[in-house]
Amino acid sequence: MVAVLEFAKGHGTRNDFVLVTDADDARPLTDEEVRFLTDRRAGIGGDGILRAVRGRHIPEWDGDPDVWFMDYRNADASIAEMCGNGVRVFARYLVEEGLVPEGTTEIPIGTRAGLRAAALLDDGRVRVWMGRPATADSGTTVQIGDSNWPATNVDVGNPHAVVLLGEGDELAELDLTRAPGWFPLEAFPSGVNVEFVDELAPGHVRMRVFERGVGETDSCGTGTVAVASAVARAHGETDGRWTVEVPGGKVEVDLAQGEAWLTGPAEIVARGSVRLPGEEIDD
Ligand SMILES: N[C@@H](CCC[C@H](N)C(=O)O)C(=O)O
Repeated sequence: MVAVLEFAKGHGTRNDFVLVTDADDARPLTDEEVRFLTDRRAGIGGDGILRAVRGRHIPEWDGDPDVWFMDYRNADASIAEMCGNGVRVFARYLVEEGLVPEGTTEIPIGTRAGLRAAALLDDGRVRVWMGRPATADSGTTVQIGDSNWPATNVDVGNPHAVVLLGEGDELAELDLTRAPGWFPLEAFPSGVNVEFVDELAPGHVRMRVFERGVGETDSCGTGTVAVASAVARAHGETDGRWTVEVPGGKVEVDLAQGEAWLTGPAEIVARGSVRLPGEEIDD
């Protein structure tokens, strides 16, 4: 029996994660353990958990069995298909833990949204190929209290509803202490991440996000890609670079010919060991 779990703590623009390695999927985490690890008072604290598992052990994965798979869980223990900040931090973790050969700068990573490719840049940031975001023709209505807005539905592997704010809307004033509502409900049967956006200048936006399974976070990487895609669509554009400011910093999103890349910081800030609830201490 494993008595203590070795972990690392990392973040990308203050979207933070507890990271653990379990190459052979020998010690899956229960929902209770995920909630304990992400608890900011009783546990370690994080918006999510990133578990490094070899692809062969993931039933949904039919790609390279040796690939490192990012087994992502939200803080409430729900599974999400993809995490854009997480995948950058995961790449940094694989390098720092020596889980990829020394000198590696291009890392394929398995996710439930498919294969992603992370490149470690000389300036310390990580750039990730984020697939082909899909914006829907008809959007959703998003609601906070008595206010509602039309939203653009964007699939970045995980679901997003993006609200482009207008005159009279104050991004900083929005109450994101509770989940925004949306309708029709059937638009997102498994829940949705909701982004609110201010356009500051062409190619430059600021956003806040309420993440499914977490709450308001300081950043959401897939959310930044969803926002760039929605803003591009609103202007009839397809290709270009968007600087996206989030409460935790800023990232860059590149869109070209239907594909997206996300570039931003990724840091491992701590390592340690933790006793999981109910585990005995070994001598
Ligand atoms: N923070 C992430 C997104 C994490 C998953 C999301 N909460 C969901 O349930 O889809 C990111 O950086 O993309």
